[in-house]
Amino acid sequence: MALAAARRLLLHAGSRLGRREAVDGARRFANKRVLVETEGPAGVAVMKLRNPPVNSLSLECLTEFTISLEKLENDKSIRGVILTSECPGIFSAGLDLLEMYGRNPAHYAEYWKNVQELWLRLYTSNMILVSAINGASPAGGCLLALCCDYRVMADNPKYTIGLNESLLGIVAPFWFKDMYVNTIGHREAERALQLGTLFSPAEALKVGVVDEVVPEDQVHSKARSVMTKWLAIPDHSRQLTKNMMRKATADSLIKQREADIQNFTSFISKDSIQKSLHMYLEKLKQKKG
Ligand SMILES: CCCCCCC/C=C/C(=O)SCCNC(=O)CCNC(=O)[C@H](O)C(C)(C)COP(=O)(O)OP(=O)(O)OC[C@H]1O[C@@H](n2cnc3c(N)ncnc32)[C@H](O)[C@@H]1OP(=O)(O)O
Repeated sequence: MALAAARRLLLHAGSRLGRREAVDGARRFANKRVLVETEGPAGVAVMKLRNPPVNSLSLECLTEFTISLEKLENDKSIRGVILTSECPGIFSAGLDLLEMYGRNPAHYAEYWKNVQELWLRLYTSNMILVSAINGASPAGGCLLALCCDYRVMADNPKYTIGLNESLLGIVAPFWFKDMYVNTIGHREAERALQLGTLFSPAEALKVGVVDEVVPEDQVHSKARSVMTKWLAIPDHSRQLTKNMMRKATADSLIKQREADIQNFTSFISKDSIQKSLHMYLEKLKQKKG
């Protein structure tokens, strides 16, 4: 209930902010954790995640992200979105571990519903999505990138990308797995999921997790030039083709959303899983000290 009200408020505030200031032909709207600017080729928005320190996908961040996407989908002048991060060195640390640890089942269910919603909206978007991966991109961060039509990653060996859930003692849901298989093939996905592999940019390129690796200072310009190429394709044929390629994967979640929420809630509530998450969070803390 509270979240629905927040969502309505955000949409309203968003549309006010969204009555955009024109600055040198660029337009922008923002909420706290997501900044959207239109710049570069006509019809393209740049969406920047800004939820420091690591762009973890908290409930609030997911909500704002979904609302921003919804607004862009409804804006007929926007045909493409470049997804990137404003947090230095981090694309996104993935789902917020603190939303999945030490909370109650109702919270887990609400959180998961919002994860599903963002994924469905991103994965089935009619717009062209290009990710400019300018930092670390584990698990849910990788998921965001995998939803895009094209992935450009910065050539910095400190940045890694992949579905590393098994390292946390948790299991990537079937729809994460399906998208991984669609992207890198069954054998590579099977190995990477079991090992929780976090690929360096060069490895990610080799296995096909990303489409291109470029020097860090060229990630955005490359994403723009890729976008220009994709914009040259008629929308209707590209959209129908995208839908044909992705529909089965999206539908398999759509037809069992409620069961997936229940499965997540009971899995994440288990003592053994909570213990694994606790240990992982401790490890992240110790890394600092
Ligand atoms: C049937 C269904 C089963 C369940 C399915 C669940 C699917 C799960 C998907 C996920 O996305 S789980 C999240 C996976 N993410 C990770 O493993 C990333 C963990 N983080 C890191 O590896 C590093 O933080 C980093 C992203 C490489 C950045 O490193 P850096 O050295 O720059 O920062 P840190 O000092 O490590 O972190 C700063 C601060 O942020 C906290 N934090 C990091 N990641 C998360 C996160 N995902 N959620 C919440 N908080 C996170 C970290 O603990 C630090 O906190 P403080 O110590 O400053 O309080």
